[in-house]
Amino acid sequence: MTTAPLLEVRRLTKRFGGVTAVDDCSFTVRRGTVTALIGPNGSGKTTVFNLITGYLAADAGQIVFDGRAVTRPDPARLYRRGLSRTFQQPRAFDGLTVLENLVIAAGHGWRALAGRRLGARDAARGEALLEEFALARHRDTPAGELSYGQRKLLEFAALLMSDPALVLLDEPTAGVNPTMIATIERHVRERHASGTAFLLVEHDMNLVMRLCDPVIVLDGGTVIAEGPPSVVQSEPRVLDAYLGG
Ligand SMILES: Nc1ncnc2c1ncn2[C@@H]1O[C@H](COP(=O)(O)OP(=O)(O)OP(=O)(O)O)[C@@H](O)[C@H]1O
Repeated sequence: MTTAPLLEVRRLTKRFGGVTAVDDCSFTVRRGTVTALIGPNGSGKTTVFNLITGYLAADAGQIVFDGRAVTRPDPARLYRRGLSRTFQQPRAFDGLTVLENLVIAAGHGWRALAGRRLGARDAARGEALLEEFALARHRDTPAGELSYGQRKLLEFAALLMSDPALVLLDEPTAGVNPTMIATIERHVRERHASGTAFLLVEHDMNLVMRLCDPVIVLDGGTVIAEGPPSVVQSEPRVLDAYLGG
């Protein structure tokens, strides 16, 4: 297996008017890791996610994914290349059933849906994901009728239709109950065990400390610490950033 990083963020900068949200920010995500991106409110985590996934254009810097520079970041193209993400507020097509959401996510769009021409392979993958995520009994339920936690699971399952190499999870456990947190953690661990890399923005430090290695800490849009959780959490700069020092 190649040792080149799966994702390289090189000297990214993004300004919103007078605010420099991301400031000369560099880090890497290695293959086979569950990497955390943490930092106090407003430190630039979501903006970094939006830059990596092509929802925002950077003012400066470069992103390299899987050995190739991402010259024109575009969410759909990156998805096809194996980079997928979730959102703080889970996104799904509310009027479509749970299975139809997976069909759409497979990348065949409305034509496959309208003509029910889902390939056998995608159909099998969709059914397997419904089982894996305990959504099988909601197969024909409109996504709009799911609970918030179930929507998070559906969003997670849907992005796995593309068989991604790297999954970016934006606050996966925000607003869900402890049982659902454990469920989401289990899915990350299982997918990680089968080779998927993760980059997580997460405010639940207990989860970060037990699930993620390395942990990258942002403050003021730039990386102030990086390393194993036990080391990062005792770094004075990190403590200062969180305590507003
Ligand atoms: N679209 C925007 N327009 C103007 N300013 C923005 C925009 N998006 C983010 N910012 C600013 O950029 C900075 C970084 O915001 P960002 O949301 O990336 O931080 P964050 O670390 O994800 O915060 P949180 O933990 O609260 O979600 C903040 O000062 C924020 O107010």
